[in-house]
Amino acid sequence: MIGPFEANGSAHTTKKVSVVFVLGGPGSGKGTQCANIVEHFGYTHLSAGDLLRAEIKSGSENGTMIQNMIKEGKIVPSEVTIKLLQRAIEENGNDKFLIDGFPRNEENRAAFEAVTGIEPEFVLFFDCSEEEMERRLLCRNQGREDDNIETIRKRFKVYMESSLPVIEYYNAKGKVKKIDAARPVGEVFEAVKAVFTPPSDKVKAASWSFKWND
Ligand SMILES: Nc1ncnc2c1ncn2[C@@H]1O[C@H](COP(=O)(O)OP(=O)(O)OP(=O)(O)O)[C@@H](O)[C@H]1O
Ligand SMILES: Nc1ccn([C@@H]2O[C@H](COP(=O)(O)O)[C@@H](O)[C@H]2O)c(=O)n1
Repeated sequence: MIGPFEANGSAHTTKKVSVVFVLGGPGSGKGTQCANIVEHFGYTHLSAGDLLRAEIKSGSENGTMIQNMIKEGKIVPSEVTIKLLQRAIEENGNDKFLIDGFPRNEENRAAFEAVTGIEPEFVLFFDCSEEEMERRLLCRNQGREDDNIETIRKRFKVYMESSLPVIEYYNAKGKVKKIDAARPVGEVFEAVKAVFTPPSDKVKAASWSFKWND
């Protein structure tokens, strides 16, 4: 468990939470795999992108600014995104969170750590070629304003220049679990499961299969 977590900038320590950051390029399959992890391992999925899109729809005063940033593939100022993440964590009864698509740059990373005091348990990194990610995004068909070739290319540039250094930062701390995300969804999830399954359960599973084959 990690903490303390200061809820809203005031001096009230609230809940202790365990956080996994889920990172990878646009279209690498973060959201798809998070849905599987939620189902199998009881985490709550918080997608920074989804929270920002919900903020636009809510008619918030930041809505227009966020919409323009997303259309350009740019990264929204950390204070906005962190407030949304904090609120979502606070309002949720769970104590285990997958934070998907965050931190996206050094500013996101440093501000989140300073404001919340939260260090991730580990970082799940979906590694996929740009070619494959582009193919997936162009087929996604969810009506996202940023799933057009012009914005996709901008998002890739931001990913290479601003997000990869954050992954490298955590890698240097030994916190990155890298997954080959270019394979079919089921195969990727097998690799993800191995990361989330406690070592003791892996031993049990191996001995069951041994007995079964006996
Ligand atoms: N392993 C896979 N093989 C083929 N298609 C996939 C795979 N994983 C996800 N997809 C498809 O690729 C598209 C992008 O996946 P997803 O939304 O999970 O990516 P993401 O990393 O969350 O993207 P973004 O960062 O843009 O939100 C979706 O249409 C999804 O169904
Ligand atoms: N930490 C973040 C996360 C996302 N954004 C903006 O939202 C866009 C879509 O994000 P997805 O993870 O859903 O692909 C992204 O391109 C950014 O414009 C952000 O600013 N900060």
